[in-house]
Amino acid sequence: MGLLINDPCLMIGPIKGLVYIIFLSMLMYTAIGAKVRHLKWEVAYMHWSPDGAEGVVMGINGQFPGPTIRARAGDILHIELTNHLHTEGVVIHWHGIRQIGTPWADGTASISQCAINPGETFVYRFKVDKAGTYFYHGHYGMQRSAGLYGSLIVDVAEGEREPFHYDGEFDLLLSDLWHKDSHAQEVDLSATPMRWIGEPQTLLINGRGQFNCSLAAQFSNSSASQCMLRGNEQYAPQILHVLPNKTYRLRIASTTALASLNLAIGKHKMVVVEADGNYVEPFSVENMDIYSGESYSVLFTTDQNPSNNYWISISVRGRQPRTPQGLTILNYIPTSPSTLPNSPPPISPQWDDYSYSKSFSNKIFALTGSPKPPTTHHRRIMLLNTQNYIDGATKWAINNVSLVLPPTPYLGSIKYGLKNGFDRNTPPDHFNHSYDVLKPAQNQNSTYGNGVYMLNFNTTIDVILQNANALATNVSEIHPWHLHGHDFWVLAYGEGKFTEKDEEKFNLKNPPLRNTAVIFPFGWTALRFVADNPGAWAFHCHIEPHLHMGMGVVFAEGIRRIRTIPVEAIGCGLTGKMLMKNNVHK
Ligand SMILES: O=C1O[C@H]([C@@H](O)CO)C(O)=C1O
Repeated sequence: MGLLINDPCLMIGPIKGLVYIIFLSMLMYTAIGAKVRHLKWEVAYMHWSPDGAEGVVMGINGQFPGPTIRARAGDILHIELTNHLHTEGVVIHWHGIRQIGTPWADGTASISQCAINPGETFVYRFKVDKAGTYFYHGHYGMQRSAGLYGSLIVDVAEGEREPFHYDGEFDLLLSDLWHKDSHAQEVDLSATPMRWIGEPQTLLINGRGQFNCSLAAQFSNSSASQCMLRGNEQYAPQILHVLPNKTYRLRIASTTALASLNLAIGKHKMVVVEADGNYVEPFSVENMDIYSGESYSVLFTTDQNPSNNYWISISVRGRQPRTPQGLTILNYIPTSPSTLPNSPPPISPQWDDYSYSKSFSNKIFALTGSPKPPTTHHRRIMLLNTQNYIDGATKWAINNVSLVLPPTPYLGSIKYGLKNGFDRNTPPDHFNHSYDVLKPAQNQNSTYGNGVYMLNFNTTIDVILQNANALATNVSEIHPWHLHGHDFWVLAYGEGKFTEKDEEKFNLKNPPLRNTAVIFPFGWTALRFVADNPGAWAFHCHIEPHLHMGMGVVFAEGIRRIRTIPVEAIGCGLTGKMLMKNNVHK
């Protein structure tokens, strides 16, 4: 097994005597509390009714969403993933896990590994070194839209405590569902002219939503009929049962393909305490925005009338909503769980009230005592996000390069110096100063590229994500950008075009550490991170159709420091050929 090459157990073979004993005792010491958790997963398409209309989803071990992983900080996850899709490769990305020392386990097809072929098994083995709320999802084509996702919860290490108290907790994994299958969506998005996928049919909470009926029909003036559910249907909501006068933690993660969401619990306030696996200075809200790729923990107290139940709702933000609210029920024990709340579901802020969204993002600060950013940067990369045409097809481009992925994973091409692995025209660090971000581009054409930025190891990188007008006049969209392999500090959000003077607005005192940050329409977002994790890391818009249309780049750093890449990860494309040749010559 290639992965075992990197296992310390094999490396101690020649070590004898005292050194061996010291090593063993170190191993035992680190093993206290920390575990290797072995999981065997099979990915397959299956019939399912996430919203009452039967379709096909990607399931894991017959479950949709996939099984929730629960581990402790410091544990090793050892996941044997077998591809039971009939004719399609697969990979899984562990979203928010930095993969320190295991860049081949990041689960990004063409970037960190080859897609796993039908019938093959790949072992993902990596450490979950930081407590927090995470999730996992497919990272090949539009497999997230196909339903390949699940929750990944990392508790604090044995003997450690969270900086807040709660009596119980629930996971809410949020997603969106289309009735058109993901392959048809890919074809539509790549067509000339492009056919946009439109808004989702249904919002799902833990893989459950309602399309043909509504839980809150009696409160709405739509024609939807009241759902008559026994509770065992695949689309029946997962009800949250709580006791009065307790504090609960909600772990919320959004793996939507498109939708930005607003979440509320009727009549209850929420205190935000964690964002993307990092503690934040607690703050209280009535509802919160959550973008694709983000995760949060909130605390709420069951201090309302216990003879009622309450709504938990999610609604579309940032795009004109054409999808009904997603709903589930907070059930106060001993009230019957089938008692519907006696008032309507929470009303979401107006979809385009961006000042409301900004005020939420601007309330997020790192908890006192969190790591602070370096005060200066070595390199600043300005990334202009534009919507463009290439040969008549609509694309997204970054500094006028629309990302296409090569058949050989970058990690292997760079490690083995394979010149033809991808195009080496590094995209520019800047865009034209005179570009007017408030208007449609004068030249709307763009070009394809492999989008790799080579970063010097251990340097501090600033990224300024610059939003712009899309192809249509007066349109600029929200884009949540997700970085693999690192957390970054979110230094500032701003309006219009970033200028050097905006640096004065950077928060270097207590910026939040995150792995996903949004750019607001016609605005910019400033991020800082240290390129200290050897690997090839995707950095992209987490809206899946936008990534499919080219909205991403790759950051590569310190790859020469990686001792061995497991052969299973790179047995395709040019690295596959290289490995074959090496074998033949032996
Ligand atoms: O990428 C996108 O394309 C459409 C629209 O801009 C063109 O149809 C849309 O809403 C997107 O987010």
